[in-house]
Amino acid sequence: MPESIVTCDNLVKIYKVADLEVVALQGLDLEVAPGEMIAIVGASGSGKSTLLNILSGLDMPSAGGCRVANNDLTRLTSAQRLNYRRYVVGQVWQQSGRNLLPELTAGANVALPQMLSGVKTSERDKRAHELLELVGLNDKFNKRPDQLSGGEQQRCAIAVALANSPQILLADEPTGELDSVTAHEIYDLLRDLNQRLGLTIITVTHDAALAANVDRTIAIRDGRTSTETVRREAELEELHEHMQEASAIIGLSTRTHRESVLIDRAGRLQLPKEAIERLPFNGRAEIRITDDHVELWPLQIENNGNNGTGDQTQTSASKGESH
Ligand SMILES: Nc1ncnc2c1ncn2[C@@H]1O[C@H](COP(=O)(O)OP(=O)(O)OP(=O)(O)O)[C@@H](O)[C@H]1O
Repeated sequence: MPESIVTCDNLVKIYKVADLEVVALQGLDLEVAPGEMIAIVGASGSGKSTLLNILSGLDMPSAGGCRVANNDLTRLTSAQRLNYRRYVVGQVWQQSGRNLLPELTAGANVALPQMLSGVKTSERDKRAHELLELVGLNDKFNKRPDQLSGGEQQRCAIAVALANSPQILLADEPTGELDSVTAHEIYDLLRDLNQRLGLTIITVTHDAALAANVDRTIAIRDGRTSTETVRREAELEELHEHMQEASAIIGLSTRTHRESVLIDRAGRLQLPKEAIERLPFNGRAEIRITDDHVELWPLQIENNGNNGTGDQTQTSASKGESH
């Protein structure tokens, strides 16, 4: 695996509000490979935007490590931080008003970050045309944001974010204000840019359906990474090719749900929701350790009226395995 472009190690962010401390991230670990497209999902308040704000250089972690494209985000000077924000990361927000200046045309919006970087007028106009074409807005160069649809505004925002050729695109709920068809079109565009440009993309979304088309979905819970879904429904035949990989496998009769899960430093593993819903884990499981993998079997407890202390017999044939 290539060296990670993003590494968060035990990342902590504490906001101080008056006398209160809000722990937004509490020991989050994350690795992203160059060229990967990942989605961060999680309930409201779980820390998704906090993570993105740190990765974008807008906010500083309170503790832990955070490196992005060889930049140690805990140690940047303000000049280095400005350069980082200008050239290493591009950012797209949910609200169009945060992405685009309303009085400028689409072309001028895309040219603006280049102007701030000292690019010549002729060059920046040429690049603005190229980028607007790349995002499917070649005929909108002279339109102002209020003359564009919501989806077109987000396409334009993506072009603005790419203006200075960043290595990473960070998108915080980029489709949060769009209908579902347009939202899928924006995710298709992001996927296309990811593949054509080799761009690393980290998006935040509430919508699991949108997250299905990315390489990896990372769920955050209470400021920590809880599960990582590499691929959701894999055919059983495909599964055998991947038996050596470190992943949790939940066997079903014809189809298989395959998901990577994190095991923390204390050895704790959190099972995916699907596993708990589909198999009768009932609070206890049997672990079988073999030479090259670990199996996790539900224990079905026979209740002999001696709840909690009676004989426990495994009667289920349902299985889960961890390799
Ligand atoms: N600037 C801030 N000052 C104080 N507390 C903050 C600040 N920003 C975020 N928080 C708190 O940190 C926690 C995580 O917030 P964050 O916005 O990262 O969550 P989120 O997962 O992005 O939520 P949502 O999906 O609603 O946007 C929340 O409890 C939030 O109230």
